Amino acid sequence: MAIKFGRPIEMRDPAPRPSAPALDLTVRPRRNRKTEWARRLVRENCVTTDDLIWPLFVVEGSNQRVPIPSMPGVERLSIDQVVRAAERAVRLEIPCLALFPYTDPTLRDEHGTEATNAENLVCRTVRAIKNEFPELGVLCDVALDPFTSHGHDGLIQDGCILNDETVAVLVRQSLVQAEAGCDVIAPSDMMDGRIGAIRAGLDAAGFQDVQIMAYAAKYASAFYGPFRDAIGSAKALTGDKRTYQMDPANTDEAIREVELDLAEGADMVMVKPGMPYLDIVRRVKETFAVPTFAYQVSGEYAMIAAAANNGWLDGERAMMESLLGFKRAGADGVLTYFAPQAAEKLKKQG
Ligand SMILES: NCc1[nH]cc(CCC(=O)O)c1CC(=O)O
Ligand SMILES: [Mg+2]
Repeated sequence: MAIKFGRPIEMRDPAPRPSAPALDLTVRPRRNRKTEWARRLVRENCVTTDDLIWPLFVVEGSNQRVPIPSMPGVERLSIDQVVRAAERAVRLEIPCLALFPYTDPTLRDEHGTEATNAENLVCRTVRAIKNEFPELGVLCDVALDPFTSHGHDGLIQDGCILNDETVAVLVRQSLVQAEAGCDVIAPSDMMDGRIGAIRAGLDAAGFQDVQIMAYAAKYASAFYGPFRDAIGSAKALTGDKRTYQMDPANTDEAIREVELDLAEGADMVMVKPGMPYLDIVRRVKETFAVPTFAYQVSGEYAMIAAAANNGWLDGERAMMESLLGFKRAGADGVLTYFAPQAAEKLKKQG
């Protein structure tokens, strides 16, 4: 029996047993928890490396690893370092990476023009990964926020985020990413109708096999804060995203959003954030029985990492317990910044 924290209480030196009348219990649930082998035998859920998608932040340059203060342990990587991370993912058997660019501020404009540049940082990163590790899955986020001077996911006019005009740009962004070799297009923008438009655009260009993972139920959340630091949109962002991301108070609306994205051709759907929205994960999985993912977002990572760094939590156990929570809620997989640490731990356990 592996005992990590000293001898179990049951095995300590016998102390005089306090006396009490025996309860007349037929059912004693503790019997199944008595030993490690029995706990293993009755265990209902597990996390495996197959469940993990590893999000990475990319920055221009070479040999760059730039720490992100609000995400302790996470760095922005230049392309050569992303390729090293890809190598680590392959070694750990993590199925898929997700890429997010830190766009040089001089390349950001009101229209997010750089998003559709076939030579942008994300497209060059996809080619570099695919060149060395063609068997590793690569997912690209589709939205304009890393590329706009105002930090919003879409085009703005008179303070309004334009829906249909934004969708036209997102289709072109998806096409340059697919051309670069991206396997999974993951629209995170929450414009209406973008899944159908992107599916049609991909198909017309011969990319029938490129998958779409829709950020279908994405909430206007405070937990994205550290991510916005990481991609450099936090300072730029004017206002909030509540006219396109969902109200955290809603759950029926999530079902309608997922239904639409599936009807428009999504192969997989995602709920985001993760831990505060496990009820949504469960409802989506039970309602649609399709591949359902959760995003354990930057703020969720930051909470656990910061508490662990302060010695307030056992970081490894909190990490694994949080990932298990997603599986228990019905998720098929999790986008998580813990992916490499979790995969290392799972590999050690064998
Ligand atoms: N559309 C961009 C996008 N894609 C993923 C995240 C958040 C991921 C995280 O917090 O880890 C965001 C932030 C936002 O919508 O503002
Ligand atoms: Mg929608």
